[in-house]
Amino acid sequence: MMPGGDQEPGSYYVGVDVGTGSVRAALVDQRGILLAFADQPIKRWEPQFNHHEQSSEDIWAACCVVTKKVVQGIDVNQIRGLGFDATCSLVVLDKQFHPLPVNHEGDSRRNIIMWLDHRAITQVHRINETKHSVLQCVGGVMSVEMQAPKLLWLKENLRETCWDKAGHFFDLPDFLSWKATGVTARSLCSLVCKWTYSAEKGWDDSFWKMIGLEDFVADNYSKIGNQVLPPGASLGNGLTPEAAKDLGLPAGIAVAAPLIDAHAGGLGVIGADVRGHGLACEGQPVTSRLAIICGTSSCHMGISKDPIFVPGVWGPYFSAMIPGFWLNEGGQSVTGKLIDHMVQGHAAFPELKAKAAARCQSVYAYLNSHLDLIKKARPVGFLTVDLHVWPDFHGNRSPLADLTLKGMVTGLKLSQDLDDLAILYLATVQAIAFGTRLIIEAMEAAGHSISTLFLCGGLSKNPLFVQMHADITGGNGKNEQSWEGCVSQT
Ligand SMILES: Nc1ncnc2c1ncn2[C@@H]1O[C@H](COP(=O)(O)OP(=O)(O)O)[C@@H](O)[C@H]1O
Ligand SMILES: O=C(CO)[C@H](O)[C@H](O)COP(=O)(O)O
Repeated sequence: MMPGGDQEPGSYYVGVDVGTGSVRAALVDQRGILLAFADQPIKRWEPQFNHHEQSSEDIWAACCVVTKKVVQGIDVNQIRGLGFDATCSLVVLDKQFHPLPVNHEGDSRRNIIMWLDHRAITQVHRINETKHSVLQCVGGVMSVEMQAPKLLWLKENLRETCWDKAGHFFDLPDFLSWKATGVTARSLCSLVCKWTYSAEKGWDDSFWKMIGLEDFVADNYSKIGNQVLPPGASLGNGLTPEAAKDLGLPAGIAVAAPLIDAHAGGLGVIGADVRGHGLACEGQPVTSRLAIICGTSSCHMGISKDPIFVPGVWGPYFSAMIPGFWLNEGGQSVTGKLIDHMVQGHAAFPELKAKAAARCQSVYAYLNSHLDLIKKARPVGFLTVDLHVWPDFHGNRSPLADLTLKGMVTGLKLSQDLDDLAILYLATVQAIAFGTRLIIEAMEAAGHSISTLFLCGGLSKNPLFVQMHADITGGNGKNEQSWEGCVSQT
């Protein structure tokens, strides 16, 4: 936990961010100044290939740990509000709100199908074959990472142990706000972006009937949400006494309707005050900015005044992130996870770990300085002229929207020393940056006009990742001089 500066007594706000690997809390004052930060890892299970599960009780317990840490030493009666964001994973509870197993083993601790779970491949193919009009708002092709295919998988595979007993299917952000307030209303952000809900027309009965989930229509969508609130709206009577006890806060504190994690990151950086930094976007509309939230995955959030349909890019989603604006969301399903995978799986990783530990550095800081050594006088990018990575190890989310794609490395040699590891790491980072460039090109071809990238999330702590994004997206020959990379670390 980082102690805060010498703030005057005033109002405090607590934000809780649930990522794929950990839960983070921040305490800020009324000016948005960060006073304290804490994080806590969360459990993940991978019972079989492409099945990824978590526990809603474990995640709630982690939310409580980090919240208690950030409010230590302050007058909790001065806390004016609490908000959650989280990954867009699917939480399943029974009619009494108890966890239900989403697995064949019947382990009810594991009641979350994570966002990156690809178990529902046959289901999503069938959904896409319907060519239903709701698919126009997800780039033309529904992703296996969205909720409809996962729900259909549960109905077809765990009928008795899960589907028939289920009373509530929540997106993880909405689960957290329910847990805090007892209010089952869903956020417009999660329903529009992951559940095919339209901000203007509501649910489309014909879609759910066509894909075989007519059950939801019959009970007026009570299990997936029939009360929808804009992100930030105040929920019910605020924090319940039970949740207040869990979190170490007074009951009644206002709790905001939540956001998906990428959308919270997008909201946080896209409106940044950039005056005085000489950036290309100074004086330009916010629609010229692209937020890239890069952690386990990368999400590319661009906004527009009018709807823009970008093939292979999710959206346009109205008011799902910034009120009154349409959102397009491009994405790469594994970026931080891919870099970790490549580095940790290399034969020289034990040597890297030992050398980085001896210098009290992260393995990435060590690799970056090692690349600086071996590049000699040449720009670092030239180290990979004959080594190339195709980064779609977990399919391609955007703009190819093809979950069957796989990863590839060309240019391998027999040596497996630290130099090879460093160069493979560089080629992976470059491949991810080229993926971002493809997404930007697709968005621009459809009508977006983007001049500045704003990066946040764990990967933005890596200067090489940021530099490669600036170099590779800036070199597209169109507006080479005006591209900028901005970093906001979260
Ligand atoms: N200090 C660091 N230097 C370089 N990369 C980092 C650093 N810390 C985290 N990362 C990268 O960021 C990723 C995790 O980002 P994070 O935002 O914490 O993820 P999530 O929100 O999905 O839990 C890791 O997979 C790792 O590759
Ligand atoms: O689909 C997404 C947002 O719409 C994200 O990829 C998902 O929520 C996971 O985020 P993170 O990589 O930050 O853990």
